[in-house]
Amino acid sequence: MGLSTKYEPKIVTGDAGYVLEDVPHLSDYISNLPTYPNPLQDNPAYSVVKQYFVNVDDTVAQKIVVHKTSPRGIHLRRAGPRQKVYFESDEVHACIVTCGGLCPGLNTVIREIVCGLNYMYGVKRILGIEGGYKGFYARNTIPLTPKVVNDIHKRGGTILGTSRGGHDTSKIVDSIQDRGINQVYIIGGDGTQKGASVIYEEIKRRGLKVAVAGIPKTIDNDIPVIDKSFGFDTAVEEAQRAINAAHVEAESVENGIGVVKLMGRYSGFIAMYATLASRDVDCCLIPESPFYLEGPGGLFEYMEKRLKENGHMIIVMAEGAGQELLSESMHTMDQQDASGNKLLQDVGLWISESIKDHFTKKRKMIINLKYIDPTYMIRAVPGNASDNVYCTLLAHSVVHGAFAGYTGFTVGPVNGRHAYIPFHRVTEKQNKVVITDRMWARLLSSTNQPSFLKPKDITVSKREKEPPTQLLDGENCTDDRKPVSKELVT
Ligand SMILES: Nc1ncnc2c1ncn2[C@@H]1O[C@H](COP(=O)(O)OP(=O)(O)O)[C@@H](O)[C@H]1O
Ligand SMILES: O=P(O)(O)OC[C@H]1O[C@](O)(COP(=O)(O)O)[C@@H](O)[C@@H]1O
Ligand SMILES: [Mg+2]
Repeated sequence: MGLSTKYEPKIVTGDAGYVLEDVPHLSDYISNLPTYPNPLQDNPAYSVVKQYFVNVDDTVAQKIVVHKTSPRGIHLRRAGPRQKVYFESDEVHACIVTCGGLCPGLNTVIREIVCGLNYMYGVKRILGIEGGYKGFYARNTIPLTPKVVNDIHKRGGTILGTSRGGHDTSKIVDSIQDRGINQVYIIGGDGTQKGASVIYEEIKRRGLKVAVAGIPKTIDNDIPVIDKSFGFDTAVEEAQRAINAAHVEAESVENGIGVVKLMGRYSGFIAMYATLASRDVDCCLIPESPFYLEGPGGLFEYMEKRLKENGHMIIVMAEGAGQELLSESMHTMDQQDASGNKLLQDVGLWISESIKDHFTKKRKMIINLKYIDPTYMIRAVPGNASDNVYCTLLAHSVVHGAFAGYTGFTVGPVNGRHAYIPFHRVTEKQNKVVITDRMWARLLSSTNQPSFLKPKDITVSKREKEPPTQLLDGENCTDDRKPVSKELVT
């Protein structure tokens, strides 16, 4: 897909166990780069701010719950405007690209990068690359100005278009070089950030003064290190409409069952938060928590109990839940999308058929099942108010970082403060719901659903996966397969 790279972390240590995992800087591979005073110091809007510039030494701790004797963990460079910048306004030729699946707030990020570059740093030349990575060499570009992007935050999707696959590193960097682009803003998920990382490596190899900056996008909230991804709140909010509809339908008929399928390929955050927010959900199924249908402790037994008690029930499931059961019963072949992501089977349809089969044929019960699949509806909407503010902060942070000469980084809030994060930290693993954390316990206690775990599994999983005392800072996993323990709210 791309040129192979070997990433070397940039670690700075200090007194009292201080460890900074820094992001690369243009001056790491280009010597004698001139610096300039930050134009923001003459900006009337910002002149009232007492301490506007971030101190060069400011860092953000990734671990905030620590014990007397525990290590302090890794720090990341704090995002924000620097006194000295490495680009002159007239010199900058920026581009923006959006890749991967849609997510509420994409247009807001584009808008705010354009406006941030223009209003804060006086940049006039900004190009939108159409249709994702392949747009660098196979599609048109759109000149972006504050006027062009003025209203786009009110629309879902991305005005630039997006795509999967088509990442050809050499062709992309050739296009960047040929067009004289020197700031590249790349908005996308885990796949996109991997792509951005190889673009950065190739640019460094060619010795170009080009800042490569990522803005993490994932509706599934599966990107680690950052507190949460933009668009997630909007998606959870939008999912309420589908759950409400399912509830109204189910309540109105005899033994009404509502099945709602939400996005969440490998991580069930949307389903978990939508369930917790709704209070109408009786069972939430996510990829991280294997379940089974038949027999004692299984889904069907629980459903029959709920129907007897309540006359109706609602199941919310993430699209990635129960995929192993599905492939067992349907003997399907693994298929992939253009980016190499596994294509999932429709678990909502499968479970709906299995439920109907069990209750009507085997249990001879009358049931009324309605399957609601709002998956694309929850990500095609514009960002809500809080996501829009969040997108603005992300966009400003990334622009400040590129102007300060940082490169090969992505940006996001870490324990409430925006930080610059090396690409490999957000691509080396996935953020997943940890079913031995308190948040999942809250969910189980709110729905009353079975955990589908046998006491033996719980003991083994506690012994194997958890540290002796719970220090939740994403340090309990080392690769893609093991989950990062992260609670959005504690
Ligand atoms: N390992 C990788 N190296 C280079 N490019 C990648 C890699 N993985 C994905 N990409 C590219 O990133 C883009 C988006 O990836 P995809 O997985 O579809 O979405 P997302 O970024 O939202 O996870 C695609 O154009 C894809 O070709
Ligand atoms: O847009 P597609 O190709 O239909 O893919 C749908 C997938 O995209 C997502 O919305 C997000 O995936 P990415 O963020 O990795 O692009 C998943 O929840 C879903 O499985
Ligand atoms: Mg992805």
